[in-house]
Amino acid sequence: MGRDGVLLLNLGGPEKLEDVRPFLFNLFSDPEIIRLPSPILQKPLAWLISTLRASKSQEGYKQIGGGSPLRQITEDQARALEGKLRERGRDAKIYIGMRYWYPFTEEALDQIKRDGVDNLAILPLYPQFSISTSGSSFRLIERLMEKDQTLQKIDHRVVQSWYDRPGYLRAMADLIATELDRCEDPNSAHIFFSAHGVPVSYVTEAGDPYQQEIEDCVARIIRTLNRPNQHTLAYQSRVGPIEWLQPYTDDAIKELAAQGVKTLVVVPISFVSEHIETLEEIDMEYREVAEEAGIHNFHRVPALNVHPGFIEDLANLAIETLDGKGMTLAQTLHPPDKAKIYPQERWEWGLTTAAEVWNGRLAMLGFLALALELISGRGPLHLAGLL
Ligand SMILES: C=CC1=C(C)c2cc3[nH]c(cc4nc(cc5[nH]c(cc1n2)c(C)c5CCC(=O)O)C(CCC(=O)O)=C4C)c(C)c3C=C
Ligand SMILES: [Fe+2]
Ligand SMILES: [Fe+2]
Repeated sequence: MGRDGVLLLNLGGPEKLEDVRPFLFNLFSDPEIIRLPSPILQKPLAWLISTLRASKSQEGYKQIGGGSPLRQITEDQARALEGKLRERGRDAKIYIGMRYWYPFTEEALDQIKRDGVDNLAILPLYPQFSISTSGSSFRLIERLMEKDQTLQKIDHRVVQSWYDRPGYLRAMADLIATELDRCEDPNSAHIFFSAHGVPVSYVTEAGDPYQQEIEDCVARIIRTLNRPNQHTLAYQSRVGPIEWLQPYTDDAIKELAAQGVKTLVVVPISFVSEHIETLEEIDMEYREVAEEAGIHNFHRVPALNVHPGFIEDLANLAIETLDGKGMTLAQTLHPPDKAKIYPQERWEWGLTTAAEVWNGRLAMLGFLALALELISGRGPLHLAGLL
C-alpha cells in the first residue's frame, strides 16, 4: 500500500543571529543566485560576500527579534494543510524542504524515503515562479534524485506556480479589503504592491517568467478586489550594484508622495509568510521613507500565513497534484519549447552580469570590489561609471 506525501518548498531563514553568516553562505553558494564562469570560484565568493554582508543582515534580524519566523510559520502552514487534507479523507504527510536553512530539502527527501512515500506532490510556497526561488529548489531536487535510485522511483508531480488560483486571489483580495476598510477614507487609499525584486538580467537574458507572473498576479488581484482604488507595483529588496526590476519600492513611494498621495496600503506579493522583508524592510524602512516623504497613513496588509481560504486552496492544489495534475521535474526543468528558461551553459544571470562589463576578466580583485559594492551600494566601480 503506497503513501502520499506533499513536499512544501521554501527559502528558509536564520533562527538565531549566529545562523546569519552560514545561512548567507548557503544562499550565495547557489549558482541560481550568483552564477560564475567557473564553479571553483563559487565558494570563495560566497564566503567573501556572506562574511561582508553578515553584520548588515544581522542588524535586520535583530530588529525582528533575533531571527526569522519563517520556519515556525511554514510549520504552522504544514500542520494546517495536513489537517485540511485529512478532513477531505486524504492521509498525506507534509514535508518541509528549505533551500538555505533547516529543515533542508536534503533532510526532507531522506525522510520521504524512510516513510516509503511513493506518490509525491512538490509544492513551492512561492506563488510566482522565479529561477532564483522555485527554480533553484527544483534544480536541487533534480540533482538529489539523479544520485538516488530510491528517489527516482517515487512518482512525483511539480507545481510550477499557482498565483492565478481563485482561492489564493480571493484570500489576497479579502486581506486587502480588510486593510482598506481600516483607512479613514478607504477609496482614496493607494494600494501599493511591493514584489520581491530580481536582477533585470534574469528576465531579459535568462527568460525568467517572474516579472510577467507578478504583473499578471497584480492584475488578477485587482480584478478580484473590485474596488475603485488606484494601485502601483514596485520591487523591493535589491542586493548589490547591478540593475534590478524597477521601479524600486522606495523611489515609487517618494514619487507617490510627490503626487499628493496621503494613504498607502502596502501589499507584499511574492511570498505567503511574514519574514524579514515584510517585518523589517516594509514595516520599518519603507514606513520611514513614506513618513519622511509626507505619507503619514502607512498601512500594511499581512501575509497570508495560515489564512483559512489560502490553506483550503493549497489543499485543493495538493490533491489535484497528488492525483496526477502537473508535470514531472524533468518536464518542468527541460521543456523542449522553453529551453531559454534554463540555458545550461549560460552564466550571465544575477550579480555576475557585472562580469560582462569586464569582458569576462574576473579576478579575485574584482570579486573584492564587487563584494564591497554589495555591502555599501556604492564604491569605486560605481564612481567610475562601470556599473
Ligand atoms: C542576491 C540575490 C537575491 C535574489 C535574486 C533573491 C530573490 C528572492 N528572494 C525571495 C525571498 C526571500 N529572500 C530572503 C532572504 C534573502 N534573500 C537574499 C538575496 C536574494 N534574494 C538575501 C541576501 C537574503 C538574506 C536577508 C538579507 O540579508 O537581506 C528570505 C528570507 C527572509 C527571512 O525571514 O529570513 C526570503 C523569504 C524571493 C521571493 C525572491 C525572488 C522572487
Ligand atoms: Fe531573497
Ligand atoms: Fe531579499
